[in-house]
Amino acid sequence: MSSQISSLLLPQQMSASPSINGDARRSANFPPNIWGDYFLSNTFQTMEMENEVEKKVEEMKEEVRKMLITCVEKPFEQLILIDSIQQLGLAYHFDIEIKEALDDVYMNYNNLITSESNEDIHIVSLRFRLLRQQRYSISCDIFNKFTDDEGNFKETLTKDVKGMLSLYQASHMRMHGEEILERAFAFTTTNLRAAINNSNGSHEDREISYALKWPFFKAMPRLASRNYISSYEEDPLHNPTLLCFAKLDYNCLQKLYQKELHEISRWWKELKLMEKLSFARDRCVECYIWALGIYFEPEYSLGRTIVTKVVVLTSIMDDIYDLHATFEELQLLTHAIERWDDTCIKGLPEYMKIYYEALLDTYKGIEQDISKYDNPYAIHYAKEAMKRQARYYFFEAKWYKEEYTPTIEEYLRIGRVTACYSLFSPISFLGMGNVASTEAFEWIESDPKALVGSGVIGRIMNDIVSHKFEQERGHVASAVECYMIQYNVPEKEARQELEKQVTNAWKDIIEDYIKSTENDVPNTIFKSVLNLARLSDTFYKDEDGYTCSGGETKRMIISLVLDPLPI
Ligand SMILES: CC(C)=CCC/C(C)=C/COP(=O)(O)OP(=O)(O)O
Repeated sequence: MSSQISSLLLPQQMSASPSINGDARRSANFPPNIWGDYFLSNTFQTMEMENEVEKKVEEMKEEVRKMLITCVEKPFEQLILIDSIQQLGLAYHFDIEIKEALDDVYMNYNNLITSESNEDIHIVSLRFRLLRQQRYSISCDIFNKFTDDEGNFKETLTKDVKGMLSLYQASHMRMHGEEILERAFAFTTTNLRAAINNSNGSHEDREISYALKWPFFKAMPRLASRNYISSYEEDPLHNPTLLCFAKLDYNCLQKLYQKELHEISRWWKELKLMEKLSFARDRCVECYIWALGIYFEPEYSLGRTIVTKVVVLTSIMDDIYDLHATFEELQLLTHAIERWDDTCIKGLPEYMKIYYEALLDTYKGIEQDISKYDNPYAIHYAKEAMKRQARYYFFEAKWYKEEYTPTIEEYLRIGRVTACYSLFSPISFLGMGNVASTEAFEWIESDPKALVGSGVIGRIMNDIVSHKFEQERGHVASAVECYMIQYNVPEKEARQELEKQVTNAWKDIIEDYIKSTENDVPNTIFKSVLNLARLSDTFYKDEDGYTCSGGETKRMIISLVLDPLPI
């Protein structure tokens, strides 16, 4: 890591100004933007790949394609190869080949359940996970053969640590009512923790530690790939072509992200919003990471730019509603956003004029950027989503003004929307080209279980890590306060119960993922909703990594976009 980068790793502090409800302006003294003009540097302006590297990447891609086709005769090797390709972050190059291979595996799946085969827990779990990841509807009964008469997993399995890790990863694909996977999760978590307690620091131990924190299906894809590439390198059985390809591909994408960040940073600087709205969080780079978390593939470059712009503007909007504006001013702004009309500007206070104008102008720019696609209605859905966001923010502001503490159910109906995913999902469709059909927008507008689930996860995880500070500065009751007051329980118990709701929300997402087929909702469309849930786990696991972005979040950004993998 360069010293320029490491000097950015400074601790941050945040202090709240005491506040009262009503019309007093509050203040949060948010930590400042830590990136400054960093990405405006000309070093990030271009992304030239040397011809030689380009040629090598193409050759390796062909070699891996051949490996995928030729290993059909060796079913175990084929599954392991597909898993490695996916975990190394290379699967987007081989969507068709992987789908064809897994179609065949699925066709034979029921025969395997009834057969007397003595496959080990690793291979059974791996096959199960790969099929569910690919959205096949398969039963979990195959795991029955690893349990004793009481239905508990056999103790002998604990000797096979690789198998345990594989079963653990599979258990994260569980849906409601799948008791055996519930037991698999408890059994493997306990035993894997024990295994690393007696650890010798090997790459397997590091892989287990990482998986216990971020299981593959629930992790932010690029971060998981970066971690897996390093761990794969230390595996003496690794395939050198795959490893080299993964590293080059990772580094090439980093160059693309740097260029995108350069351009977005320029847009942000020229907009000059922070000069007038200094009460708000200034988080352009972190907002870009949300966009990158939704989709990382090169074809979504425009999508990432659009998402970043809308996330940045939503972040400011959140601070206007939650912090700076008086209630009367919020009535004006909510009304103006509902009307979406330049003529509304004149009725707004000065600082809101600046915001409102930037919002409308940014949407005009986005409309132009996506005019090359086939869906003339897309921008309409995007505007409606932003109007809803404002209405729901206003709802929370009203609760705050009235000092009203809703029940947890009432709160989550609003809070899961203000968690932003009902906005960011349709926004992410805008830059996806023709796959983002009117049907896709209508699907997301129908509030599918997956969207509700990811909103609940975002809201609860965010509230658990940020409610103390937010309450100090003055904020609508969070999920934690709502739960504590409704059930008259201490904070710890409220947190535990809310964490159970997060686990259940994941099951809802997985059920929706498996039950809606690729024909109903294309993978790429569904994945953007799924990735938003994964982002909550990334940003809100131990702290509010969006607001306080100087620690873990900064390290994450460095490894995602700045630090190349050594070749
Ligand atoms: C998910 C992202 C990156 C959204 C854009 C910015 C934003 C509103 C962050 C959440 O802030 P918060 O923690 O203050 O939210 P709330 O006020 O809703 O709790």
